[in-house]
Amino acid sequence: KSVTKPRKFPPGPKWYPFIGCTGVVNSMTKSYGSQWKGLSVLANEYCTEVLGLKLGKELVVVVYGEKNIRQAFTDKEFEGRPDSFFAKLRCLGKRIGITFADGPLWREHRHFTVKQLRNVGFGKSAMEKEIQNVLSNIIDYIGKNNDRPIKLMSIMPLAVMNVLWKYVAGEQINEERLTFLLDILRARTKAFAMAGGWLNQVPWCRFIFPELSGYSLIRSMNRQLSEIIEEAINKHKIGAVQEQDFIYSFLQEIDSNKSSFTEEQLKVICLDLLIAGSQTTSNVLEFAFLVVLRNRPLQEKLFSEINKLLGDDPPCWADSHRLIYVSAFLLEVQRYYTIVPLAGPRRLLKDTVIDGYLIPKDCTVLISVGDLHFDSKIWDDPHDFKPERFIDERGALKNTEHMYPFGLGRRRCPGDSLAKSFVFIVFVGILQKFRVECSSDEMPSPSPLIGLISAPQPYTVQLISRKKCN
Ligand code: HEM
Repeated sequence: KSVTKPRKFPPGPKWYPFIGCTGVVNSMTKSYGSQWKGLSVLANEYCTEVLGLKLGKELVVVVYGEKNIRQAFTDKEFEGRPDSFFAKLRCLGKRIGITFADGPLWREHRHFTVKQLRNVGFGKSAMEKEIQNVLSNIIDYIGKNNDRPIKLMSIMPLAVMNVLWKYVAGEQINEERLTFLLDILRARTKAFAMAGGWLNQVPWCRFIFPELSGYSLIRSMNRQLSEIIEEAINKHKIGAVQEQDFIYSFLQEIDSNKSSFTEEQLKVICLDLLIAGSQTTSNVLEFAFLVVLRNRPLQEKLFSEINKLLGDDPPCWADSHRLIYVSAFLLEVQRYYTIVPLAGPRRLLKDTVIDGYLIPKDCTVLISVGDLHFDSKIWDDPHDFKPERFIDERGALKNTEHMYPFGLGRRRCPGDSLAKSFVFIVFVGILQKFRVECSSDEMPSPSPLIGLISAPQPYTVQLISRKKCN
């Protein structure tokens, strides 16, 4: 029975008892360097825009094509999140928070979080000030260290995390603590990538091989993360932090005895924001600098627009409407290097038809934004890097409606305003002051490393002050 596909289920590889088609998916992932690419090749082999899989016991469909992707992002029945062991482990033991919750808990807390972050200035000019402060710290740091190669990968995530921490916990976190936090988050992502699949499909293996399965390591990192956030919560409780930040607003709801507002929920929401926001945003910036490093004429064209329209003025988000070429360039970076190539996972809340296929309730849905960003029906020469594709004959931005880097619908990324402003202000601010050059004889590789999110391969740059260049 377990190898019989449900009626009208989308095409895909053959299923075997216990493992479903995990073997094929794993071997495609290995051959093509990422699960996203491997699945995309499989979907092509089966000539389908909805790929049907069974991974262990879990039914999974992967959705391709703009019409299907819009349906998956916006229809209410796609709003759930899988109730997996992985989700619980990710949320410190219970399926709470925002990212992995669904139903009334998710609705109430997503609404609360977005509203509170806005109240403390998120998405407004206060946020820009915060980002501009971070930019001036980055410029100072580069100024003092640009006699040697600089690893942007060690600056950018710290800078994003600084801003996020300010919103969540109301204070500047010291650099040592910040580095520690980022190191754990990175190590945890790696541990999940290595053990997450196994632990999800055969969770009981943790009792037999707690070390080998990666379970003990993930648990210990969860404990460390929990302690860092707990410390921030306790500081608020004893009045050591007086800011009206996210933790402050949440603690007030706890005090007014709202039943779903608990300290556990607060901790997991903080974690959700820190995990979802730091690496994604800094990776966009690292890809943007990688592209300009590899293409000097493009870098000079961007600089010339910045220099002509801003001169020495510090950049702000409103400038993105004037700096059209820079904006088109950053859109192209987010198309060409889609940071979340497989969005989701979602869980179907009831039986649903998509592209003529019948998908049963509780099936996991993955949304292939990465393929949509390379769809030749939408983009001319999708494999060429061309910022011009986003500029119309009158010099205004176009084609932005086909871009889905932050998803769409009610589960759309709530951090998009921070991410967009951060990327724009920091990218423009650095290019305005420095020329980005290669720090070794060999140009870094343009090929990304693609896991749950895409990242550039490690590289360093030499940043030459524009004053010295002239
Ligand atoms: C360039 C940077 C970013 C990218 C590319 C990105 C991308 C995404 C995408 C595609 C989703 C939707 C997943 C789905 O449809 O199921 C998402 C959700 C989410 N993002 Fe982001 N994100 C970025 C930055 C941020 C930042 C800065 C924050 C924090 C302030 C954040 C917090 C979240 C959260 C909490 C969710 C879950 C929303 C929910 O399930 O309701 N993200 N992000």
